[in-house]
Amino acid sequence: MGYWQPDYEPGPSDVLAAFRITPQPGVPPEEAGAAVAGESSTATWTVVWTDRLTSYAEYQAKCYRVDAVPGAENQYIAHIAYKLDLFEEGSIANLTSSIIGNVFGFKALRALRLEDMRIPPHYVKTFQGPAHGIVMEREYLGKFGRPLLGATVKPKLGLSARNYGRVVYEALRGGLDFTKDDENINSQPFMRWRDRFLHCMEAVAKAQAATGEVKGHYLNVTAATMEDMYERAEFARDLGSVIVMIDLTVGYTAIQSMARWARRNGMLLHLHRAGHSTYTRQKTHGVSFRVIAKWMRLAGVDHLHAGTVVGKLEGDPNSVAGFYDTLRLDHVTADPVRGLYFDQEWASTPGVMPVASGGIHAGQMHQLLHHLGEDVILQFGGGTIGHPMGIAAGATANRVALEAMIKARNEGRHFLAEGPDILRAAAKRSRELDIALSTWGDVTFDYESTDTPDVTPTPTLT
Ligand SMILES: O=C(COP(=O)(O)O)[C@H](O)[C@H](O)COP(=O)(O)O
Ligand SMILES: [Mg+2]
Repeated sequence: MGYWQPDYEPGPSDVLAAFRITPQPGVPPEEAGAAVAGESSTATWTVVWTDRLTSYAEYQAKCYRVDAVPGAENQYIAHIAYKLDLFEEGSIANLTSSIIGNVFGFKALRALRLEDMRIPPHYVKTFQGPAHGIVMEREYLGKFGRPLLGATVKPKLGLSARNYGRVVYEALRGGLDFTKDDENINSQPFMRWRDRFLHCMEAVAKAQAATGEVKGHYLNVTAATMEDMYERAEFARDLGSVIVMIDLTVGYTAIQSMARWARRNGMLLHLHRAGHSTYTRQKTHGVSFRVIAKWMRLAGVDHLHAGTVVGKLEGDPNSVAGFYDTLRLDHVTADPVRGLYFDQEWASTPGVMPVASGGIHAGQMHQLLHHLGEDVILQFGGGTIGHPMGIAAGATANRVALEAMIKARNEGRHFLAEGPDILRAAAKRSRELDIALSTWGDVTFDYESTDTPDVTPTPTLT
């Protein structure tokens, strides 16, 4: 049997992958799909006699379906099934070395994109999953019924530890739940990590005392080695932080190690998707972010940046809705409009809190709630720290806008249709919001869709 098996019916425990294939001229799509199935499972470039020493037919991945993409020249979606035995339990490194290990460099393909995967419950259950997840996070924090609010400290680089701590205190006392280190804040000469942690946690303690709420600052423990990361995370824990942060750049194994550490130590784990656009953004080559989101839920993070729809960074509404579904729902139904090629059972794996961050401000609160729902962290960096009346005022503007919108929702009003009126009415009672709306009310970033699925888009979350 070859790697192209159109009669194969995937079993419930098979791992499934949907690849977008752009073959080189003259290469039949079924052959290209079979080549991907081969290289991502058992094959090499020639027949080897040692195949006969294995249950070869079992271990071969099977390309069982190839569909032409409507309206796109020379693009096909190849469906490939992998036997569960091909993968080590609970290892993203092993899963990815197989599925994306060599195939993206194939000469027979002009381009290749991993669009989606179905991870069967049998395999899901071998992963830890989120250290805590959405439900436990809300219980730790005592915050329910609304999105959480955060801000990334700006400028990204250069502040001293004392001034950095001031920003954290002002943003938290003004009404935010969290502040956050930026992806590239680690331990630079202008501010070493220990000093940052001390000043941030002093700010968190003061803001908690001032407001009576649980507050947090995502201390970024990203570092050159696991030993350094553990040392920093332990210091954060010992100072009483509820949360630590890592960047996607640390790699899958380091992420899984930190997720285990976070569960053992009762600490939330925030993941910034630094670097993802290098391989998620192109429509025909790379890995879709919905696959990364799936891997990260398995790996065990509590928070993951997943797009804003309306902010400064790319992401069309349907695809972003697909990312959010992947992170939050227990059962995700295949929905081509959202780029979801397979049903996905999460089998009681806790949900990951999606994080919307990148060029958002209080004037978009109704759109953010409409597109992203309630279990989300809305993070305003420039949209807090850039407020003309100061950082605390920027935070207050965001909190007032959010609470006005939630109250209106509870009264049955519609976010999109009535949002601007609701915000303007709230601004009459809040100078901070009034100034935020007059400063940024008109700031919009038109997104350029680079990830729109191959069907006519329809309206998303209501
Ligand atoms: O610093 C910011 C946002 O700052 P600001 O709020 O000032 O724009 C984050 O790193 C981006 O959110 C990353 O993008 P994503 O969240 O899409 O990964
Ligand atoms: Mg950033």
